[in-house]
Amino acid sequence: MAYGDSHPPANVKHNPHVVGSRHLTTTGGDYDTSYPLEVRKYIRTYGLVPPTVETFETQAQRCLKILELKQTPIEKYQYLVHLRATNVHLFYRLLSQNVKELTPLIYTPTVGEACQRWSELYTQPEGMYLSHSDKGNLHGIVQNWPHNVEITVVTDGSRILGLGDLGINGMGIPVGKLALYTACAGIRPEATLPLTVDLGTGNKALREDPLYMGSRIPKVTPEEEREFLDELMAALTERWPGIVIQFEDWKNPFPSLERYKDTYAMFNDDVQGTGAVIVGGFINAVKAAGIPIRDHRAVFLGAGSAGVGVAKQIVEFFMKEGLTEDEARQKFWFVDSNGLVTSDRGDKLADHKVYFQRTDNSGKQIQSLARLIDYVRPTILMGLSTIGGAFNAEILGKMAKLNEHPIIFPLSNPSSKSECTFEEAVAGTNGKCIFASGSPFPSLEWDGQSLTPGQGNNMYVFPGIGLGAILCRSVNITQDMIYASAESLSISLNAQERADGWLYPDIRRIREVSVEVAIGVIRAAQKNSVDRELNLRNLSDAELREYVQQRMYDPFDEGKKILHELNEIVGNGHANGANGHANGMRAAL
Ligand SMILES: NC(=O)C1=CN([C@@H]2O[C@H](COP(=O)(O)OP(=O)(O)OC[C@H]3O[C@@H](n4cnc5c(N)ncnc54)[C@H](OP(=O)(O)O)[C@@H]3O)[C@@H](O)[C@H]2O)C=CC1
Ligand SMILES: CC(=O)C(=O)O
Ligand SMILES: [Mg+2]
Repeated sequence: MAYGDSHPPANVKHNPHVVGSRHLTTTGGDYDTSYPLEVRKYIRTYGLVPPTVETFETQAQRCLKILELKQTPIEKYQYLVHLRATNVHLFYRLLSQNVKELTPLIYTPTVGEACQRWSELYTQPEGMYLSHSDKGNLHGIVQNWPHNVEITVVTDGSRILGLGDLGINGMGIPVGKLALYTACAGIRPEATLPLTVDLGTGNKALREDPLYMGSRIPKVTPEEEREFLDELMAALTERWPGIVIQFEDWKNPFPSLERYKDTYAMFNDDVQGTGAVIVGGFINAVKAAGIPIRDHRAVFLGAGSAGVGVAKQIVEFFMKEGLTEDEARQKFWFVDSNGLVTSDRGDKLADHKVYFQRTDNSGKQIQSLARLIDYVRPTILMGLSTIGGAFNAEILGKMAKLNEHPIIFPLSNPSSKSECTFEEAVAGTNGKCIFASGSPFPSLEWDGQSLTPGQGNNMYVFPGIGLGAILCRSVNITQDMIYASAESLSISLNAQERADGWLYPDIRRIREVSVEVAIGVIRAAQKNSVDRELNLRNLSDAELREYVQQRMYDPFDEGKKILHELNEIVGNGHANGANGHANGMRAAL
């Protein structure tokens, strides 16, 4: 059976509006109430929308009012999904103007609930679903996607945030991450492909849920997964040769990362993006803590892909600061669901944990986090465990007793899985902690001071990593490119943010930050000779910055561009063009 073999497939009609002899490049938003009347006449929406031509400010006022009327975060999420589907540019205008307020609704924490309830709430397709039973036909099926893709985020849904295996209901994550690619790094919306591979699920309740829309089979074997992914990676790059591929929320991300990182422009966001974002904030945190690098000790609750990814990048940072690799590695103590990760624990450690196993515990098996803190006397406490509330008052009190400024990073998502809240961390350390969390928490007053939490979330780096890789047409995404994203992030604080002791820039500046991250990533790609856009090598940093900025999608310009294009057509007298739309419409008026 043929699944599709043309570009684009013959049965998919794009940009259906033909004015005179010209095609308009609209991508959703044909019923935009900001379109002038002339435009509406030419695209034949005149009379189909209320008569007033509105400014963005008026449109935004209405959208925000509607959001206010919605009672729950998930209802707000649903409204925003609807808005994106019906007027994509208005959605991104609204998002870019209200990034702090709206990101928690389209990303963590709300996207977690959306994924948990995906089967129940599903209304429309928003990406591609490829099943294990499609193996052998993936090359044909990817032809069905109607746009030119520059970047995809692919999940198998097996570890969605800290919520476990959600099968294909994890689609909310690629959709949410790619919305951030557009909002934060200016990747055109139609150049993004949310992709969920349906390789079965270990979640029995889902397999038995009558509303579940994925295959009702247990998770395929690692060998079957590898064969499927080999075919998928080839199919994606054959259809879109420059595509950047981000793996997201896989329970075991290491085999695919090892297998594809040197062959494709791919990276794993949870291992590498998280590592980079935490190093970016950590560089600022260790400065604020005022303790020499050599004297830091870190306890990690959680030794999964994110925990190990973060620690490995911190090892790299410590080595750049003068420690040997062994000295750097010795600064970490990991706790997983079986206690302290040691070489003599009696269970077979997963491969990714072996690098950090302790061998100096003299046979002691420390099970509780509180006892481990007494034993290690850490300066740093990181949470990537999915255990909400694990940093309780006792733990936080111990950290405050041991340190003038303990570094406390509860990084698990969504908020319900955060190892502690900002309020708990501040109260538990008497306002002394240096804090960042994976999901956002509100600012608070403490001792007459306003305190703002850092958000240590990979959203500060992955958009810039992808943007940089796309623009320099990188063959691979190297470790140097990932590390460069961390360094660029750490230096992108402005003077006020530094003075206020922030670890991460204000999220409202995320587009500026993504530009700086992209520049760092491009320069690292050039050093590693994996770039293919060789002209960029000759640009100064200022020229490169301008180059990057000019290539970013701006939803405000987009609106103007469409209007300009339409007005040009009108002005050029295409009104009486070959297909006679204008005459027909005028006649109708
Ligand atoms: N802030 C950010 O940007 C990011 C945050 N995250 C968050 O980090 C969390 C972990 O992600 P990831 O590493 O990929 O997930 P994994 O499932 O790979 O790892 C979870 C780890 O937590 C351990 N764990 C589970 N229960 C306990 C317990 N009771 N006590 C101690 N350790 C426990 C697991 O132990 P065991 O190995 O024994 O099973 C495992 O090592 C998620 O909540 C995710 O949302 C992830 C990426 C980015
Ligand atoms: C933020 C993210 O990637 C996660 O929690 O998995
Ligand atoms: Mg993730």
